[in-house]
Amino acid sequence: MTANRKLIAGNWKMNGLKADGLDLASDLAGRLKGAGPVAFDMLVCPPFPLLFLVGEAIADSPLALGGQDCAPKTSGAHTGDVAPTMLKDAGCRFVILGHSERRADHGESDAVVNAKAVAAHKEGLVAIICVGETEAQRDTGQANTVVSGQLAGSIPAGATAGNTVIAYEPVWAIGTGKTATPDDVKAMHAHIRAELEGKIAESAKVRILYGGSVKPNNAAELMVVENVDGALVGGASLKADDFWAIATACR
Ligand SMILES: O=C[C@H](O)COP(=O)(O)O
Repeated sequence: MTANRKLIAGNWKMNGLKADGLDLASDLAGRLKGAGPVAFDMLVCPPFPLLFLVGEAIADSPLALGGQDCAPKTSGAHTGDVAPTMLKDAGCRFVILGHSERRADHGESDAVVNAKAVAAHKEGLVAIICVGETEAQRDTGQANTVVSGQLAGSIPAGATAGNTVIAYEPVWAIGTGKTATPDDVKAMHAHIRAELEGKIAESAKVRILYGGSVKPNNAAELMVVENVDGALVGGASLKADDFWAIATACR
């Protein structure tokens, strides 16, 4: 199987004010521009208020921009929501959907994630659809079943290898410093790859990211695991040196 080009995505979550965000994004954009050919695509997903500013700051670099969520509609009376059209307008090419923090904090179901992905695809955005089990679900042997259900419910009919990325993020590994072992990651990514067959044409080309306490000291061993096509990074994406070290661990 030909390996897919890696995607190293930084999810800043609810972190960063104007000055920090601009510094971080400009630093990464500068490193990417100066690096010549690299083995990865790099993406940053800042909080909504920073999108336009960061988008302008990185516009002449290969660093891509993404949102952390979007509404399932393109406009209208939906106070507090952000439409995929608006993300596109700010220069986004990607949007993270169904992150476990949104599923937990905002009660987002698979059906909601699916509707958001449909709206994102309509605007030409690449949807990064997040799935992953809790610790209790893993401990009781339900990890594969849970992830299969999330994939079945969250991936919309129009998904293609070009407009959809899957991020496997075991909930127990997010922000905890507890990373899944390369063997666990290998087994779950193989399971996800198998589940994508028949759901998405050219399913081998769908990028499957691993997320959950990815750091400079474990990136190299995780990024060589079969069917791992990149990383969705939280905490370590807030420091340019750490995020760059994770990206350059890709071979
Ligand atoms: O979206 C990113 C993930 O939730 C991982 O976060 P983390 O790298 O801080 O564990």
